[in-house]
Amino acid sequence: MPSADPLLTVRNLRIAFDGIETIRGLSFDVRPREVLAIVGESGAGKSLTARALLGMVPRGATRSGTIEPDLAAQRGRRISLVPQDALSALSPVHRVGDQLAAAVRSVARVPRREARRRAVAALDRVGIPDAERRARAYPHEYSGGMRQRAVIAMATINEPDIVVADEPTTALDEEHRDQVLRVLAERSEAVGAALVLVTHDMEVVRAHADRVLVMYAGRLTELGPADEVLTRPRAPYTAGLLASLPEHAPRARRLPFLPGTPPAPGTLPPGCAFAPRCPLAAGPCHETEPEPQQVEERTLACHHWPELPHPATELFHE
Ligand SMILES: Nc1ncnc2c1ncn2[C@@H]1O[C@H](COP(=O)(O)OP(=O)(O)OP(=O)(O)O)[C@@H](O)[C@H]1O
Repeated sequence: MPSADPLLTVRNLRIAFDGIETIRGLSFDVRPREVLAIVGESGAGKSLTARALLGMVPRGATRSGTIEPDLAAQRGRRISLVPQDALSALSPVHRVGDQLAAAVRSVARVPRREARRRAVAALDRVGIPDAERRARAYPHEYSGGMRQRAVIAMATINEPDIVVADEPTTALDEEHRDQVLRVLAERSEAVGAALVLVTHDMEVVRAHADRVLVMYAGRLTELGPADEVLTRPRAPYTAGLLASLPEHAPRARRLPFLPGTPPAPGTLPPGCAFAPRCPLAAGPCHETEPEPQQVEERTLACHHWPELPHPATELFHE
């Protein structure tokens, strides 16, 4: 994995609604050509963070901190989005090929015919059969999987530096999820883009990520190389997420879990937000929120990380 200068640096990002912070001081980098997965349970702030990279902050929200460089003005050119729902990324009233060709012509002075040729080639590369004909169809004439492939074609056609994918396969059935994720990873790599992949699925992290950012209640819990984080988590919350993977589950309990639920914004406990669910929580965990610290290649926020047993997933299989 290359470790050149970051493409993007996020420092002390905070996003609040009505004065209640949901992203609470988040810092990380996106490196060239890497696949950075952002994981965490529902409500952790994954989507808000990912969309903030594109300058897309919901109306009514206030944002502080820095994201540099600011690529918002170059959306579609240097940074692009693959959202959960392909229909929201495609216009229902224009043919798919025309939309792709328009995207090409928005950044490059090429004749219509050439833009059209590139559009068909892009559809072909994401595995749309009979791309020439399908380019003339409307989004509603595509299946869900094909639509998501078309969105991937759109997000990569101008060879951006960063593709942000926000739970890109949630709307698809299981059969198509892996295929679409593979196409997304393959196309991002082919155009030399970093891929920021929002998911709640550790299996997806394992299959695709170079690095993983684990979020909890709007903060960084753990960030590091995916293979290391998955095989030797250092934060209890990461271990809890991993304990939910089938191979870590004890035989008797096929559906292992992380007990409890994350706190809602505005209802955080004092101290570490994960403390009420954490088997290691004691003393300072109930008083002060741990700050992210660097431990070798890992960044992690936990008062008790040195005490984490190995394998840590056992903590959650009592
Ligand atoms: N438009 C909004 N108005 C008010 N609160 C919001 C808005 N969007 C997000 N939030 C709050 O911010 C928190 C984080 O939301 P976000 O969508 O980033 O979570 P997530 O980790 O992506 O979860 P999920 O996996 O469910 O999509 C949520 O708890 C939600 O309450």
